[in-house]
Amino acid sequence: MPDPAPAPVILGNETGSFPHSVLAERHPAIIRQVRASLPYGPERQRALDALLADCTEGVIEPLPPDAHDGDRWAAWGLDTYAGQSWFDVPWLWSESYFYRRLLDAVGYFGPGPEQAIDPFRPVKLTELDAPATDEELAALDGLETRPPDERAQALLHGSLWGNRADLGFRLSAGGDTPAAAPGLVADDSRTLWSLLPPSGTGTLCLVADNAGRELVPDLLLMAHLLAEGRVERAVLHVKPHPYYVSDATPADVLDALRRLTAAPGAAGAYGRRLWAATTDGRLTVRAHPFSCAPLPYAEMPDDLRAEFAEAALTVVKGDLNYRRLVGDRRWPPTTPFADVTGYFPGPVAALRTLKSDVICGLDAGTEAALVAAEGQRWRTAGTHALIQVNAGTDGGRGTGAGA
Ligand SMILES: O=P(O)(O)OC[C@H]1O[C@](O)(CO)[C@@H](O)[C@@H]1O
Repeated sequence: MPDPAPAPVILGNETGSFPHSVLAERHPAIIRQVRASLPYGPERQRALDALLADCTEGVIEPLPPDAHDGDRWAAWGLDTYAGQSWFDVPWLWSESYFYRRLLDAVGYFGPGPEQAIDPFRPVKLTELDAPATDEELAALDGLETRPPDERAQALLHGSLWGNRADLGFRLSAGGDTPAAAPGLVADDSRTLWSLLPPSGTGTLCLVADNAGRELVPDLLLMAHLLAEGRVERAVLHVKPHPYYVSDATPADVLDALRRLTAAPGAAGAYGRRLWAATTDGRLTVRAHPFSCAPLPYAEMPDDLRAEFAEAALTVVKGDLNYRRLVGDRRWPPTTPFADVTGYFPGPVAALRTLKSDVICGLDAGTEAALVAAEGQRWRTAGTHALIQVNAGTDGGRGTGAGA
């Protein structure tokens, strides 16, 4: 694949832009939400005050000298960016470092009583326990009588649109999940299914995004692929620690599995199959440190590269992972997806609802129609979605649904 000339990296310093609003408004709102979620003591409150002042008006401060991951962050660019405004460095980097600092402020890395307490757990659990989750799980009963291909496509779309249920996103979308617009801006699902044939012996890697109502349909999709014999093994990549409010951690996977196994009907059966797959090793959970890195996947370390290289397919979920997959840059929207993901070591699919400016792989007509209807709002509104696949070869690419 030809490497496209790199487009400018997205920064957060343009007043009125979406990235600027995340740094200037969403991050303070997240600090308020964290304060309201758990009764942090005076020391933690002071640390949160300091972070609030720092991330809105100050400069990027280094980590404490004894930080367990100081070397890692130095390698990830902290030495370069310390002392600069949060708004003037790559937006992806700035956002990621915000969550690292937030965890410090609430004592997550300890020692102390708050060690390993997820500041976002209350909101994650509220969502997982919501009646809407019951309704989604009950809908599985109706799917059981459908032909396997139809069920597969429904579960794929469940996983895709589950990405709307992102708690950080809803914070600034006014509290409601945005309504879905019908149709996808790109749909390579036919290619995706061609990489997961019914008698598959390979491994699926699924790079998860959010916990709760996104992770549940991700798990259902994996359960289906394992049960139908499209893959022999599945590896679920989650974040090693709380991140971007609702991103899934290993603890969230256990919560989701318990939620599923406790459900009535088909959902409970899916849960029990997943439980069995976990205990016999067909489904494993990984929490690689790079999953919380402030960097694009093009810079992934060798061990992770080797894992993805061996997979029959790596499915990358959500908006943030998309930004990391294609690079958080101002690509012309028609830049081919295969070109910007040509570095990826194996077949890769993105399932994403559009919640930030970056986009590639659109055909010119689709872009023109979106702009004519909405200006640039379609990029960030969370109402459009895509399925893009780089099969790793020029052959076998296709468009349209069909499991
Ligand atoms: O949960 P998702 O789909 O990764 O979306 C989170 C999104 O929230 C934002 O970080 C803004 O805070 C988006 O830019 C980001 O990509």
